[in-house]
Amino acid sequence: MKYYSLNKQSPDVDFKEATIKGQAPDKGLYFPESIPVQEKAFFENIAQYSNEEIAFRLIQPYVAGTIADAALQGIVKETINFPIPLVPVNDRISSLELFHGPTLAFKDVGARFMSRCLGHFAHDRSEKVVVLVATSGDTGGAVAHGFYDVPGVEVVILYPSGKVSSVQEKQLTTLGKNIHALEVTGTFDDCQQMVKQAFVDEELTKKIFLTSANSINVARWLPQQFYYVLAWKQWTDKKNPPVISVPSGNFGNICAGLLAYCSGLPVKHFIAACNANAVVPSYLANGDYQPKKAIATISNAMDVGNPSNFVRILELFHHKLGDLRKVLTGYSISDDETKAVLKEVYQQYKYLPDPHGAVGYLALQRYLQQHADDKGMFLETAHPVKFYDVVEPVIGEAVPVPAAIQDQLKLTKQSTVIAPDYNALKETLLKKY
Ligand SMILES: Cc1ncc(COP(=O)(O)O)c(C=O)c1O
Ligand SMILES: N[C@@H](CCOP(=O)(O)O)C(=O)O
Repeated sequence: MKYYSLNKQSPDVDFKEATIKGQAPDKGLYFPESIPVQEKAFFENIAQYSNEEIAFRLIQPYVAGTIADAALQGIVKETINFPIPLVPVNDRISSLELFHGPTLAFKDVGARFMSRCLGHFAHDRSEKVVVLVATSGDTGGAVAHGFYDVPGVEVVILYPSGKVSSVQEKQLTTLGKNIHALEVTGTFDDCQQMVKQAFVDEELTKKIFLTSANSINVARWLPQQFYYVLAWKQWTDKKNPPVISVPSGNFGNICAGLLAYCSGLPVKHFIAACNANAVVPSYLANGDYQPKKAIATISNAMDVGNPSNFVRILELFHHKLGDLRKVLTGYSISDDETKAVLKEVYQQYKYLPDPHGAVGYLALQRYLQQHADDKGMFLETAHPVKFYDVVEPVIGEAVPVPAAIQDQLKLTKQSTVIAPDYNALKETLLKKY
């Protein structure tokens, strides 16, 4: 499979090159030259395949020729070695729980896959690789965990100061060794912009071998398809495919779901569930695409004003808004609505969503109110404990802390504060590497 740059000014590359580069030299995102379509029988008989077989079959065409099948099977197996259950909340809504990985968020799937692919490719290179990543909360922790203590890899995480939850901050700032946190006195969009600029800075890239671990990197983005198909495996009413509501910020997750749909996955409709950062819901409603400065909300990991991956969604639908609207509807949910629905779901159904999942739940509920015959699922993208500072006052109870992170919460934060200015990042990187 070849990948082209969406800016169309750089040569095509294979999966290995796209993973190593992260972003094309013309600043474009890489995109597969064709979308593999799976046989109808694969989806019809999905129950007969193991999770590893499903994931391998989905990813193999994207990787073919750069990682041998046996090695890829090993990577896939290690990537999804935790449960991804579909849990009924009420008679029309289920929750696809994506928080059973080591850092309690859906990012673990992509980060584990990417770190193993990069490890595989690194065998051929002697240079140290610096993985640069911008985070609004969860990517940073998952990437830190995925690359911790990996020889030859240094990780530099940029996060917006004061705008991630206390648990997320611990996950990205306490590991030490090869993991370094830069606390940017700006927004996630500032962090993302600084990272993207670094990749096209020739002076810097001549001195330091840089790559990205955000979903701009195909090796982080593509495996996010896995759990949509694993959800279908668990969906009981195969005659009536689900509406899938995806809490969305940078739009990598929902874009992976739409990619699986284009490969034949049965889905009735997708919902882009956003908080007050409503660039995409506004575009879907009125056709006017206006990136904005991010607004801080209680579902902080979705505080993105200029979502990187939306351009991939447009490409998937050949830039035809009419076609996209047939498949995708957007909703913007306020913080007050998020708190109210979180409390309601907990009290009524004894199910505790996190604030991002709550946005997904309410957006789905709104859609289902207009579509009486449909049922659906929301992606529960993180464990509620990651946002206990928001959740506990809403439900008036403590959220138990899973054993997996109890020790990490006792560690001391280590970060370097920098201005939201590209030169500050460049100077820091040149001094360090
Ligand atoms: C908990 C949670 N929900 C939703 C999102 C939004 O996902 P995406 O940026 O892929 O749209 C994020 C950020 O990645 C997140 O951490
Ligand atoms: N919400 C994300 C933002 C970065 O998204 P990515 O999928 O492009 O890495 C986060 O939690 O950091």
